[in-house]
Amino acid sequence: MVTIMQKCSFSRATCHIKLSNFYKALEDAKEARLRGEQSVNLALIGGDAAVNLSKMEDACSFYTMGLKVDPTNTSVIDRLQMLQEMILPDYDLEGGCDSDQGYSAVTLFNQEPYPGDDELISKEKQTILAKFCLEDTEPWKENVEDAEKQRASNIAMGAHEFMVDNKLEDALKEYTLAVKADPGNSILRRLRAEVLYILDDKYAALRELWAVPTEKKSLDVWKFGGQILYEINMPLHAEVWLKTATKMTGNQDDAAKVLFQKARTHRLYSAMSKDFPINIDFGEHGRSIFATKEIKTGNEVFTDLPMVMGKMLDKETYGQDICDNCATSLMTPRDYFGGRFESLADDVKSLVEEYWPNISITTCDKCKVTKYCSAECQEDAWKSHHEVLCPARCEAARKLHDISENFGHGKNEHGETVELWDARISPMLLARIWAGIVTAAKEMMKDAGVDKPTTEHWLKAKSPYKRFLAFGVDSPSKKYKVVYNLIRDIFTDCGDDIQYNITESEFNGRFFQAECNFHVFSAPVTPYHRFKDRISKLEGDDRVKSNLQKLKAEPNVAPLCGIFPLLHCMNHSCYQNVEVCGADLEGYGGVRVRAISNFKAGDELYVSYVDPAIPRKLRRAWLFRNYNFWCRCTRCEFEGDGPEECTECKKAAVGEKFPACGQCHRAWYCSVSCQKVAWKRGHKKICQAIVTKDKQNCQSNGTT
Ligand SMILES: C[S@@+](CC[C@H](N)C(=O)[O-])C[C@H]1O[C@@H](n2cnc3c(N)ncnc32)[C@H](O)[C@@H]1O
Repeated sequence: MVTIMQKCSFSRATCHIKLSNFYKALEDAKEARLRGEQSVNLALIGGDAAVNLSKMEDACSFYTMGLKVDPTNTSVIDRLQMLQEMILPDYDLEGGCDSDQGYSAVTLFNQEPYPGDDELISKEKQTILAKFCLEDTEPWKENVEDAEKQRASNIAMGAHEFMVDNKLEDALKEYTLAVKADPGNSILRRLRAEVLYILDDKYAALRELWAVPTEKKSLDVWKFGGQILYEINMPLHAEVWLKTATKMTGNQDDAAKVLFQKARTHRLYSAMSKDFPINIDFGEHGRSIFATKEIKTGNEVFTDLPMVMGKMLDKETYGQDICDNCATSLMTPRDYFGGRFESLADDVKSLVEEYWPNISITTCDKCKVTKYCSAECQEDAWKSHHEVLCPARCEAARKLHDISENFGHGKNEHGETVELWDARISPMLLARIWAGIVTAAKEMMKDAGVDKPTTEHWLKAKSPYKRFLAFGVDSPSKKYKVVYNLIRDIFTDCGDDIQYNITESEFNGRFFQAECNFHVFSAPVTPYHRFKDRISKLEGDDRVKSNLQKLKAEPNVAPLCGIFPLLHCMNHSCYQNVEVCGADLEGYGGVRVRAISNFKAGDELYVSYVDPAIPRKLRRAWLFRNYNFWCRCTRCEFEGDGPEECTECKKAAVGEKFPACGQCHRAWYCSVSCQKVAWKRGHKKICQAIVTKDKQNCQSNGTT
């Protein structure tokens, strides 16, 4: 019987490769190998599929397996030679990037359950039982006579022949007979499920797999069942089945791990993205955002509100006030005009006083420092974080607030004023993560009528932050010791006799989460803009018009940083295709993501984590240092590092350096022919983008 199974995966892999369906072909080839098959044909199929997917390590391992089976096979030898030629220049190109070899996003994600999953799983089970009539198949029965087993096996052989001839209905009939003859055979169940699946009856396929008792389910059954459960939108069970499959292979099966993460991504993000033309899926860079339909340049793709936010520690704009709850700008005429305000001509001044929007700024009653745009915002902020972080509540909170206001400066343990925090994000953003956790736990505690949050309350309160990837190399709790101690002290007493012990490792983890996932944004519409809008409508008034000329300068808008529930899934490309703009979303500061390219369904959305104008080498090193990946985007592919190497063929310059592309000056070629090849392959696209951007920058800088 095992032979039939192998044949099936193998023949499926052959079909997939013929149809250029390389991902599936590779999966099937891996499956066949996992079940013990070793053959030259399998090596060629798996290896070729992997090459087409640029998965060089996989290709190498398949071809090497082929060589072990038949060391004289010329097809295998040729393929290995070809692979070497492909890999070596690649490694050279990636000089200094050795540690990235074998990067696989799935290793960054675990399969730990979320708090409350048990309850959700049992609810989902009820839906499955009610909806899919799981008992509607041949009941499982094991004590079958040997003769019947043999008969079933013979029927299955015939069914397999029908499969090979693509006579699926006939194959189904035969497998149904085989299952009837030997209903306690999980392989037959699996094969019948497969035909049903191909015939697009996923529910019936699931029934067949569900009928196999837990202890009899093979890796293949768990995996295939997990895939079906994911496809019919039962993500929690999909996770359970795929987790079991992963365990059975000692965490070696990448296909099961990827499917698990796809199921998890679906359950965590599908509700959030449903109102937008996007889908969050698990791709080669982990969770990623894809367009679900055509989107034209300039159109809005989605909007997002921050889960937590803080100010960027940017000296130029820091003085500007924003509402600490909704991020609305509280810019007053004095903020805008600065010292000039008092000396403005009387008519300008009166114009400003008359038309500048009247914001009723309120200040926290306790600390008298933190500002809000309304009493409602003051109340919301108190409930969500300020009750714990109010500078008036404790010495540690006041000191943390002061460090943030002083751009990271404060007193060290010896009483000297030094820079205690040099990260770009405010330490308040970090503190707000714990404030959010504590507030949520307290709420659950109160709802449950107990006087301390239970472990489950804490786990649930933390779970919204579990999804953020964290990466970092040093130890922030040591580097920012004073800030760490202050934050730890604040939460040692969270009020209501509740303590939260922030360990160094939690501090470091949250710091890295914030650094890896924050996005900069700002309130796009300030009181200044509303003021300008108002006076622009006062047509025909000469006094107004002439005075307007004096108000030309756009204000610097205070940049904020936030961690966003959807936006954090957006991956990086130096050739970004969306832009992220600050937005006023029904009174709250958030972001609006706009297309800057045309999208078709399935295209991935990218933003740039780094200014693409900086040289390629620097960008890539920076991304590696901060985000743990070497960028391989289109722009990095068609831009070079300098005239010492041909950007296209990678030849090193001996003596005279290579000339640069005359337009963008970001690529260097050893010959006209290399330049032509590169132009056609993709340099044209990025060259035009670089030149256009440079022109725009020159115009906005007033240079030529
Ligand atoms: C803000 S997160 C983006 C969402 C991420 N994919 C996830 O699943 O959470 C940043 C992380 O995504 C991954 N990433 C983003 N862009 C990438 C790229 N171009 N190549 C490889 N990994 C990338 C890196 O692991 C990086 O640290």
